[in-house]
Amino acid sequence: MNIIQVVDQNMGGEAGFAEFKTALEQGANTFGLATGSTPVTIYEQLTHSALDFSQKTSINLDEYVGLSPENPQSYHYFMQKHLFDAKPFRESFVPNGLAEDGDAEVKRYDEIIAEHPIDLQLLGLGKNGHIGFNEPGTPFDEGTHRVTLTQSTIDANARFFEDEADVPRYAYSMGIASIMKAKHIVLVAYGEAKADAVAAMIEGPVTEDVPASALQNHDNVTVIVDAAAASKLSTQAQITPFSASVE
Ligand SMILES: N[C@@H]1[C@@H](O)[C@H](O)[C@@H](COP(=O)(O)O)O[C@@H]1O
Repeated sequence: MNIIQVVDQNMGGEAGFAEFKTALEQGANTFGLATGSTPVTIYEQLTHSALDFSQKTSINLDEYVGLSPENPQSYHYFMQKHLFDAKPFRESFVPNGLAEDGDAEVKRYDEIIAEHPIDLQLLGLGKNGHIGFNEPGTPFDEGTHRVTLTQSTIDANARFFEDEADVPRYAYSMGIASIMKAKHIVLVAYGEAKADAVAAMIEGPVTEDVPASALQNHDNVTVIVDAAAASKLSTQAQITPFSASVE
C-alpha cells in the first residue's frame, strides 16, 4: 500500500483531488464514491476545480434502507449537496433506499457495477474497520447486500441525526468483492478514533473481522491519513508526506 500522510483534512482534500485528477488524465470512466465526513474536503476541491465529469459515471458505495433521496440524512442527498449539484456526472448511481424488493435492488446494483468497471474507488473507514457498510464478519466474496448495521456504526453515525433512534438499522452496501475489483482504491482516514482501524487494515492479519484488511490483497491501494490516524502504525518509514507537486 502507498501511504500518504497529510497535515490535516484540508491537505487530505488536495491529496485526494490529485488522485481524481490523475485518474481522469489516465482516461478513467467510472468513479466509486463514498459518503461520511471524511471525503467532504475532496469533494470541495473537485467542485472548485475545472475537472469535467460530465461524461463520466459515478457509483456510490451505500445507502440507508428506508431513506428517500430527499431526506437530508440519505446518502443520495449528501452526494447531491457535496458534489453532484456543482459537478454533475453523466450518470450517478446510488442504491435505492426505498426499493420495495430488497433482493431485486441488490441484483440491480450488482448489474450496474458489472456494466461499469470502477477505475477509482474512494473509501472512508469505519472505526470498526468497515468499508462502505461492510461490517466486521462480512464475507470478502460478497457482492451488494442488505446489511444489518452494528451498534458501533449506529453510534458513530448518530451525530448526523437528531436522535440515535432515528439512525436506520439497515443499509444497502456494495460488497467487498466489488470494491476489490476497482483498478485503484483510495482510502482516506483522519483522527485518533481511526488509528486502531488503520493499523489493523495495514498491519493486522487479513481477516473478515476487519473488512478493510482485504485491501492488503489489492495491488493498487493509496491510503491518505493524518498523523493521528497513522499513529498506531509501526511502519512509519513507509509513509510518504504529501506535497502538492508529488502525486
Ligand atoms: N457508510 C459510511 C462509510 O462509507 C464511511 O467510511 C464511514 C466513516 O464516516 P466518517 O468519514 O464520517 O468518519 O461512515 C459510514 O459508515
